[in-house]
Amino acid sequence: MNPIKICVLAGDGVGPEITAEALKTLQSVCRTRSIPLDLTEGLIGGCAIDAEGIPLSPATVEKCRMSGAVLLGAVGGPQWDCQPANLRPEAGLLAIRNKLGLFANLRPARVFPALQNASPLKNEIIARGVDLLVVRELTGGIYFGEKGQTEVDGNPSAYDKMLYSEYEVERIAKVAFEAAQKRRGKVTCVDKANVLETSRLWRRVVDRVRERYPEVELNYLYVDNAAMQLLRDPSQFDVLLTENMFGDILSDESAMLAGSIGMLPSASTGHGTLGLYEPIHGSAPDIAGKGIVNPLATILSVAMMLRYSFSLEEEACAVEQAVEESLAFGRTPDLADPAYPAKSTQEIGDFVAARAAEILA
Ligand SMILES: NC(=O)C1=CN([C@@H]2O[C@H](COP(=O)(O)OP(=O)(O)OC[C@H]3O[C@@H](n4cnc5c(N)ncnc54)[C@H](O)[C@@H]3O)[C@@H](O)[C@H]2O)C=CC1
Ligand SMILES: CC(C)CC(=O)C(=O)O
Ligand SMILES: [Mg+2]
Repeated sequence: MNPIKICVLAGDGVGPEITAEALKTLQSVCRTRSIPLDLTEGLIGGCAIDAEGIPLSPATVEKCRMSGAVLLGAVGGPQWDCQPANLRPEAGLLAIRNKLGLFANLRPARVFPALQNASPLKNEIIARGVDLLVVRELTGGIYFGEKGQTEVDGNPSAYDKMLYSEYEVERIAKVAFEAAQKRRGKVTCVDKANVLETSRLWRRVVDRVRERYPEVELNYLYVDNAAMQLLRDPSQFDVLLTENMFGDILSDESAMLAGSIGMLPSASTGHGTLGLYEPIHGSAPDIAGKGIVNPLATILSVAMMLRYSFSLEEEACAVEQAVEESLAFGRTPDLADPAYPAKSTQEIGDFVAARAAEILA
């Protein structure tokens, strides 16, 4: 079998801790299945600023391009918050997504049965069923528009421009409809079309794309209502299709249906075969270095990598099963429950790596 070639970008804060645990599982799966694994590392974010003066060097981009997939931890931290916009760690993250053409960010949120009581929402709401997929546009919109500081009527001011072209909406809409075909057949497009011109463009394009998928149900929600509906009755959602910033926000909100932001993985893809896999959370500087960060979102991102980049479905399912079983073995503090032992990041990572190998042996 050809080696699977992964570029690891650990990043900042908890990034090195969570990628280390996710790699344990990846290595364990590959060893068990005699899959050659070719790992390379690159710098991104604050650690790249410290080492190279910029958050993303051409060398890191090249390493990613030469790989079959990228595993990313997280970037950012208070020590870099005063940097100019283009020299912040987050600029490195936006740049790698853009340079690799990763316009589609898939963020699934589902509730493992063992976490049925972990959400702060009333159990009866979670019990109705939560299994949704946020399909977030990742390389356009306000995060990528022109930004700057200016003066208006003598007042110091700033602006961020939100721009979308039809082709950007069309390609992400196709991803959402195709995902819905393989799921429960429903797309909810989330926007602010009562106010934003970009949202009205989204609606025109999504309506057009929808004609190719007549069996998929489509509805629209304004983002403020969608944020409320996610807490009122998340069972109504299958695929949530939305622009970059709304998807960023709604996916963090969805994490609390699943019990913790430490549980949500993501996959970013484009037209080619290269994918980038990362947890939806950030670098969590408040808990970095303490051995308490939940590594499961990153491990579940490895499962998505095995499935989408390498078509290793059985291996992906084994990782997901091992993650599920780890919830009975013990929990990091974000999922604290007196019924289960408290475990460190490393203990959870060791358990999942060993259990995934057992399942596959
Ligand atoms: N993809 C990325 O690299 C992202 C980076 N960031 C950056 O991360 C830094 C921190 O941002 P925040 O707004 O605090 O968001 P965050 O997601 O890093 O943390 C939010 C809260 O959730 C907790 N948390 C996050 N992941 C966790 C995990 N796996 N286990 C247990 N608890 C977890 C944190 O301790 C914190 O209390 C900033 O510099 C921000 O720009 C934020 C979001 C995404
Ligand atoms: C840090 C931002 C650039 C991105 C973000 O919050 C995310 O992708 O979840
Ligand atoms: Mg985010």
